[in-house]
This record gives sequence, structure tokens and C-alpha cells, in this order.
Amino acid sequence: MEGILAGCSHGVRVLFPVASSVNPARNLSSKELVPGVLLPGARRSACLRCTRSEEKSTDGRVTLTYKGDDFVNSVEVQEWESGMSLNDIAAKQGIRIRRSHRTGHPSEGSKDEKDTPRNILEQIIWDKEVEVAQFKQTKPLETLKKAVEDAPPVRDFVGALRESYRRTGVPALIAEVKKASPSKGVLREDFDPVQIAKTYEKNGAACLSILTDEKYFQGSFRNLEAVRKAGVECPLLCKEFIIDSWQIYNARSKGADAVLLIAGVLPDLDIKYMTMICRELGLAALIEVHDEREMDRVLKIDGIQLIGINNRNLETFEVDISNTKKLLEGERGEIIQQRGIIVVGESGLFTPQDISYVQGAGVRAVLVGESLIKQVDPGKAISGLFGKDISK
Ligand SMILES: O=C(O)c1ccccc1NCC(=O)[C@H](O)[C@H](O)COP(=O)(O)O
Repeated sequence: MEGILAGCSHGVRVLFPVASSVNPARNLSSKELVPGVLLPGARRSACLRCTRSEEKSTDGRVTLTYKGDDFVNSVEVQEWESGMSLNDIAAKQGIRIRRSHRTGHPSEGSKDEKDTPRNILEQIIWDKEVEVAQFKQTKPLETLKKAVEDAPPVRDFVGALRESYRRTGVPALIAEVKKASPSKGVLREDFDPVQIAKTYEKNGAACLSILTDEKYFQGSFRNLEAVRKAGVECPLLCKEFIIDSWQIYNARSKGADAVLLIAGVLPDLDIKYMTMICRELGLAALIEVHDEREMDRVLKIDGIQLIGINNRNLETFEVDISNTKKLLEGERGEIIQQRGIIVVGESGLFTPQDISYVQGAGVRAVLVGESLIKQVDPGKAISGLFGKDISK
């Protein structure tokens, strides 16, 4: 791939395609390469903690290298340089979800195959790309960063989960404020997010998950802000389909304490880069996996504190809670235990037996939506789900 490529040991990289109509890199000084700022034509922003040196190769490509750099020569960066399409790089990591805006490649098939989403998750992601591009026009990152400074202080999401597990002896509950879903349609007609959040908190939820996607889940950032402003103390997960670091800043500016990063959608470099941004903002990152390959990819990334195992296949909607057990068996479970990673069991949990089954597999927190939200009193339903009162 033609362009200017830079990477650093802090996990930040820049790619300015020379072919791009805008090539700001030509006139950039290192002062302008600010962490987290995505310049026009760049795929990544650079890191000010590094010291820059510049090298021009015979084919005109300029490589910016940084002192102490071990990142530039990594396999991932070499793949970026090799001329593979971005969808191909993702596919090589086992990612089936394509990005509609990514550079095409003959292996992606005919025009029709390229233009038609293969499944609901891909459809959601393609719509999200359009949505985020529009939001970015109205609120550029620099504006958003100012809003982040005024956001309510971050609450300790991981700490709340650990504390709840220690106190109750059962997996900590992340209760999901979920009005609707693509698989089940509307789950609750009389949906008052603040009231639901309050009853979840009162009845023992350690943290809350607030869906913010409007089109497919009838959620919103208004809900997230309203819950945060209503005096709810539980840390809040912004449940969004994140494909761009802009969304992480946006989530923080609205009061989120944690964000979801889906390994089935994000290549390794994106996960590394986004978790770094989360760390800088003080947010927890819940990295979601669904199969062994995704789990293995995530376990290769340093500094991961929270892994969610989704029992729902987001491409087919099939739910199977034995997926959690399968992914925690053997060496994977041992690595997770050694590193003190908290595993969150996600989706399809309806009974105390389900909870003890995933707990037995190694889960220390659960993310539950449907089985609570459909009950007359979703808060009271918590003791039914756990087989005991977890509020004390
Ligand atoms: O819930 C869906 O239908 C869905 C479809 C496509 C992408 C994501 C989807 N859900 C996100 C989740 O995984 C759940 O909201 C969460 O784990 C709670 O699941 P549940 O307790 O089964 O409502």
C-alpha cells in the first residue's frame, strides 16, 4: 500500500495514503500528530510520547519511525504495508464482518456480493459507518474532546464488578437497559430507561449496560445521559457498535464509564488502539468474543481486564450458553485466571441454573437483558434470576 506509515510501541500508528486526495502528512510537524486525533486521510493518529525519525525509500514511501519502536516491524504493520485490502487483513484474522468503505479486493467477489451485507451484524456495521461519518461532520473530534473535559467523572466499572462478586459470591450483574433487539423485536413497550436503571440498581446490579443504537435497539445517547444525570451510581457501559475511536470520546462525553469492543468486528490493531484510548480516558473496555479464534486474538493483547463471551452468535442470532464453557476450557481458562481477567457471560441467561452453570465455567460477571426487561418489575426479577437477593 502506498503511503506514509508510522507505528510505535504505544500501539499508535499512522497511515496517510499518498493516493488520497488529501495528504496532510506532507505538511505535518510532529507537534500536529496528537494522540487520538484522526487527521483527514490518515487511518491512525500518532503518539507524542515517541520521538520521531523519518526515512524515505526509493519508491517514494516515507516511513516515520519512533524511538524504542517495536511496533513498526510487527506482522500486522507488514500486512498493512503489503498492499492487502483492509477487509483482507481483517479476514486473515478471522473477521467475517466487512466494512463497506474499505478498499476493495478481487477476493471479495462480485459487485453484488460487495454491496450486499451478508448478515444482520454486517448490516448494522455498514449503517453505523454512515451514522458515524455524519456525526463526525457535525461534531469533530476536537469539539468532542472539549466535551469530554466537562463530562461527569469516570466510575470504576471493573472495581464495581469485583466488589459485587466478592460481596455476593455470585457473578456480578451488568443489567441491560434494552428496549428492543434485532432478534426479538420490542421487548418492553412501557420503557422508561431511568426508572428501569433505578430499579436495577436498587435490586443489586453492580453495573448497567445502556444500549445507545437507535435503529436496531431503539436505544439512545439521551438514555445514557438521562440515567447518568438521574443520580444512578452504578458505572455505565455504553452498549454501542464501535468502529471508530470518535465513538469512544463521544461515549465518555455522555457519561459512559465503559465501552464495548467487538472482536468479531475490529481487527487487532483497532482493539489495541481503542483500548489505549480507553485507558487514556479512564474507561473500562469490555472486549467481546464469540469463538475460540476471537478469544485467542484477544488473549494476545496486553492489558485486557474484561472479556465478554457472547453466547449469541450475532450473525445468526443462535444462542447457546455452553459457548461460555467451551471458550473457558483448558489453557484459555488458565491464562485468564493467571492474568486476573474478569470474564463476563453475555446473553441467553434466564434461570439460577444458567447463572451457576456459567459461574462454574469461570464467569465472574453476567450481562443480562431480555430475561429481566420482559418481567413486570425488572428489578424484582433479579432475585428470581439469581435464586437469591443480591442487593445486600
Ligand atoms: O440481542 C440481539 O438480538 C442482538 C443482535 C445483533 C447484535 C447484538 C445483539 N445483542 C447484543 C447482546 O449481545 C445482548 O444485548 C446482551 O448480551 C444481552 O442479551 P440477552 O440477555 O439475551 O438479552
